[in-house]
Amino acid sequence: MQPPLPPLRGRGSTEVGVRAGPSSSALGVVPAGGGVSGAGGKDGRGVRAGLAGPSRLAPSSAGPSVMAAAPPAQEGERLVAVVPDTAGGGGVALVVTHGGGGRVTDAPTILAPPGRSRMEELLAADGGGGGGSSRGGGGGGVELMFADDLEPEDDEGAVEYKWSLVQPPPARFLELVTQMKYRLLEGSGECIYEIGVTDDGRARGLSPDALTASLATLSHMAEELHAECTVVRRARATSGEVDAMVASVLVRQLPETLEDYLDLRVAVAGNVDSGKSTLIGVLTGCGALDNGRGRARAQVFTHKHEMESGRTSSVSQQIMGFGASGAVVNYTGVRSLTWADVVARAAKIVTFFDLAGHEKYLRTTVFGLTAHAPDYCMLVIGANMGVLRMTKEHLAIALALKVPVVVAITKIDRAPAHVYEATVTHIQKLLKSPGARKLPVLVKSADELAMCAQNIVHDRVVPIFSVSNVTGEGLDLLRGFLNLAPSRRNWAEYRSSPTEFAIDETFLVPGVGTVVSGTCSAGSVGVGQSLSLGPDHSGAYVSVIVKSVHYKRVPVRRVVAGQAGSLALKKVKRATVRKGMVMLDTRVAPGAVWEFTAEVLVLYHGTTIRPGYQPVIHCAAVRQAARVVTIDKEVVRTGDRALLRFCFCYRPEHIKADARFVLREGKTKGIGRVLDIARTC
Ligand SMILES: Nc1nc2c(ncn2[C@@H]2O[C@H](COP(=O)(O)OP(=O)(O)OP(=O)(O)O)[C@@H](O)[C@H]2O)c(=O)[nH]1
Repeated sequence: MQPPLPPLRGRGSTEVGVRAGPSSSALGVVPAGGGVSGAGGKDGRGVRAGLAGPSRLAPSSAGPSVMAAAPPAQEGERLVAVVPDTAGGGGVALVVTHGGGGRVTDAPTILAPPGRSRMEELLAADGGGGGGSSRGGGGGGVELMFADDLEPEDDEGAVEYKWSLVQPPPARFLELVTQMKYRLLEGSGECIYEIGVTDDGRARGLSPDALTASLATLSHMAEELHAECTVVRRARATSGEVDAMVASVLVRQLPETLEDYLDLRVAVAGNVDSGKSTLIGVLTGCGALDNGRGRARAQVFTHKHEMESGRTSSVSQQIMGFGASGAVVNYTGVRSLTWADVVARAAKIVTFFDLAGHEKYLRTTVFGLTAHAPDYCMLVIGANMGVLRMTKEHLAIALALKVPVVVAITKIDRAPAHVYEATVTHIQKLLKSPGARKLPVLVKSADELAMCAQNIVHDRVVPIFSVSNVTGEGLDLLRGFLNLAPSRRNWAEYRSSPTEFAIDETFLVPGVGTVVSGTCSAGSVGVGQSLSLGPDHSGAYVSVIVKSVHYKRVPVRRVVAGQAGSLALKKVKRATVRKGMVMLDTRVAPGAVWEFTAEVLVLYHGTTIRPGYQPVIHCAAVRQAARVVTIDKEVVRTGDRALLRFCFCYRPEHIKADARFVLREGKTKGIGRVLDIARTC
């Protein structure tokens, strides 16, 4: 069997938030005896299966090309054999699942030829057959051959390679702690350590004893920084000794104050009735599943008419907390926790924005995608409904705004196999189409989800999860992904900048007065702080004082860059505040823009766009009609790219050069980037 790893910080299991099926390669666990490592191969290393596929994988250099002898199989073990591909010249791997006693239960699966990149292998395994017949996580479906080595280590970012950490001397230990502190800062409180991997990315591996000792050191380093370690993947090393192992470890800092919370924002979009509210209800509830007739979504709705019609019309928020070890803190089994309870128990918080699926609320949905600065857009598709017009609309907007997309195919309990497969094929085709140019990965194992979580921010990868809110199938993989997925921005960099807080909602709270909610995009906002609020209709800003601050409905001293919060303002009338206004550091000279020039790509327009045309501009929390003043071409049609100069119709706004926006008017849609802010006041 695989050499045992020590539980870190008193945890027995190292498999975080993920339960895979018995025959799945969860966390790279292919029984040593069942695999063929060491069974041959010209470099004496044989063939691997279910090995670590960590971040930024380099193409595999080891191209096994010999027949591997499979040892006797036990129930559930997988055997891997590599045979020469006489037609293609490269090797192909055959994977079979053994039912014990020499009985093969799965048909052999042909894997990607060696020498291809990890991503190409995934595509090869996922493509073609509509994603295979295995749904959700587990189930003995397509098995993948993993690339072994990584790209060389990056000095920046939240991933560190360490070949060995066996008993470092005290001075070295202190250096290692400092380095971990840097990596944690880069990852907003989270980082990944690849143990057994050298700086050049070679998965050299360590003996089981050395790995145990290295993990113990890592755990001590984390302790110094009030962080916890969790092994998210273990695998056999491919470039080192026969028994050598590598491990990927998630290091997560335990928040000491509310300012330290890692806040991940996920906007949930998709067609009406695809199961968005239900999925959020199931993920953030007390652990109960849906009944298929709307039970779980009830807790997500905010308005009475939503309860009655079952249709989301406003953007509501729900939170899910992960403990330091990756367990979901919401799941008490008996009652739903208050936000304050979730915040108190969690080390990482995921905020879901439930967007409306119906076309008549598209305005609100676009606002949700632009104003809340989501880290990810979760596109929900009903397996039985397929990819519909609104699915494509929402996908196009997310792609235009450069928000990484995660697909969740729901209702797999309800869809016949061929309908589910048609849905998977359709979304894969759409994602690979020239307009999107993404790499869809149908996630079926913990290894794939870890690889997707580590690559999603910088890569073109789009993970696809298949889930049922009624049976719970596939939900563990989705939770595992959310646990590992990093924040899209390194907010630490913005925390020392002058304060900027964008308002996306205003309220009048009895006994409190005017309250504004929004996102702090730079600096911090604290109780008693004086800020400039504006711009108003004339472009002016007024000085306001913050009376109190709430973060996730919990009173706090301040919110910092990267956090959403609600601020009660002293002596401000609600009528004078609107969505799209900002609150800025009083030392900054605030500006307001009437006219701007932008590069626009027209996604759809019935006829031609000419000067005088007035679409609505959605730019962060700004939403206002703007008139086209000039165009650098005579006419602009669907698919055209042009430089347009806009003038806001009613008031100047706070927008910045380089900001991305969506342009809408009826069925007309376009995307743009502000190049130059022209007339300011
Ligand atoms: N069988 C089954 N039913 C589901 C599943 N997910 C959601 N449903 C049901 O599908 C219906 C629609 O779900 P909602 O969550 O309201 O869909 P929505 O996408 O939020 O719809 P809008 O808010 O109108 O955009 C409800 O009756 C749910 O109970 C699932 O995985 N399996």
